Amino acid sequence: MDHVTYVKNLFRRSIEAKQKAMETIPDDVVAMALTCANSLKSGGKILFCGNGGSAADAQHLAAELLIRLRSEVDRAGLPALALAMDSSSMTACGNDYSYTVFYERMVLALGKPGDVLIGLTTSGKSENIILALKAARTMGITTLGFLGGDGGPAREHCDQTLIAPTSETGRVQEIHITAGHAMMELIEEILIESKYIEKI
Ligand SMILES: O=C(CO)[C@@H](O)[C@H](O)[C@H](O)[C@H](O)COP(=O)(O)O
Ligand SMILES: [Zn+2]
Repeated sequence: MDHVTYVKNLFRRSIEAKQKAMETIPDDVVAMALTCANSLKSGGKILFCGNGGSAADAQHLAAELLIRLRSEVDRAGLPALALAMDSSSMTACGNDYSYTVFYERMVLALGKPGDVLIGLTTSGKSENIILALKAARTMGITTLGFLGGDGGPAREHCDQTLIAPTSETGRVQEIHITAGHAMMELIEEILIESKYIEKI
């Protein structure tokens, strides 16, 4: 296959998966945005975790709450934390315990009842994310899963899920970031409407 056709085919699969997602996941995005807005209004915070590209997505979405999302909305920061933020803690945990328990340990140390944990895993199989979701549930933290395929074993550890309708890792991530953008904007809108935050 020539390279240009290869690229066009990737775009086509991305568009087709997003078109399917547009039919299947908006209700889940709205429900998750309400969960996060309610947690923030009650003094909670939003924790994010993922591996590889999903770790980057976790940081991207956390930064949007913590710093700024839309250039036209200037507001105070909202408490949100990507759990892979610190290479010293992560390497110490990998060295002294195991990488698999890193997110679980972060949730146990930093999480509080009423917080929300968002686990992003395209396969739903990543053990470190599953352990973090399980720990969160024992602490009264609401668990949200950004998943793909059939949701994998992570699904049963999530109070709410959104599942990208494809199993192709990159295409799942592309749906996650679009759904994440919609969700972060909606959280902001809900908090503005309820006068919890104001546009500066
Ligand atoms: O970004 C990509 C592929 O697009 C990869 O780095 C990918 O995120 C990594 O293989 C992850 O370890 C996959 O983990 P998960 O999504 O199955 O939990
Ligand atoms: Zn963004």
